[in-house]
Amino acid sequence: MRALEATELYRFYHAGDDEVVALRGVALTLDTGEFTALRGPSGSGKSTLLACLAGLDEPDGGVVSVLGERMTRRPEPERARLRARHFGMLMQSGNLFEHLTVRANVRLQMEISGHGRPDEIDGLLDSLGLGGLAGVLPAHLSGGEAARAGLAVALAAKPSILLCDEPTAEVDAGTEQLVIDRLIENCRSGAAVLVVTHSRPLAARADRVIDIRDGGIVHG
Ligand SMILES: Nc1ncnc2c1ncn2[C@@H]1O[C@H](COP(=O)(O)OP(=O)(O)OP(=O)(O)O)[C@@H](O)[C@H]1O
Repeated sequence: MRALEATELYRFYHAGDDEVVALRGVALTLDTGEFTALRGPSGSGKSTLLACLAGLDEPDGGVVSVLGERMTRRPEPERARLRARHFGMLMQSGNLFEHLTVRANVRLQMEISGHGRPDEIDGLLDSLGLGGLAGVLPAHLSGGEAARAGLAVALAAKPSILLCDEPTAEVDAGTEQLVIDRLIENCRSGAAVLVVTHSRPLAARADRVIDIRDGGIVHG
């Protein structure tokens, strides 16, 4: 089933007289059960694309549809409703409430979304190699641990569409395999997963690899 469809996405930024074309006519589909990797050099438009797909940013042209409903050119409260109902997101930062422990961050997400049960939290954290860190505040986590804790929060709501920006940066090879296994498990249980990554092991296990350069898809 088609979970997400984006057609002809354009996004321009203006800095003084200069115009940056961050996205130039990107078309992309994500299907339920599909694990897609998105690769591209720094500045190629990956974060901009993720933000437009999730309705966090409004593209200057093109349309994003989520499970048959249009996301683009709708008021922010409606986009927020669609986002809360369908998306889990791991962004490069800002995924955790700093005053809450890892466990409390995950529990809060479960409460907000109405998905998941508190007795599932330990299993979820264990599956991401965070078993011993449930009671820790985000300020005491390493970069890789914070990314996995953010992923646990994203997974807690059992989203239909999971968008992740670099979930395996700063982790060792063993932990990376744990994260990849968890992402694939999430796909097999019915989510569409898009992962921005520079990791070869992750791209090697994706169903599909898409490359973006200068705001345009060059392969995929
Ligand atoms: N708020 C902004 N104002 C102006 N230009 C921006 C803004 N955000 C992004 N850009 C520019 O848009 C282009 C795409 O940026 P984007 O952050 O999407 O790339 P990226 O592939 O995610 O990069 P990275 O891998 O370094 O995070 C870059 O040229 C960037 O400088």
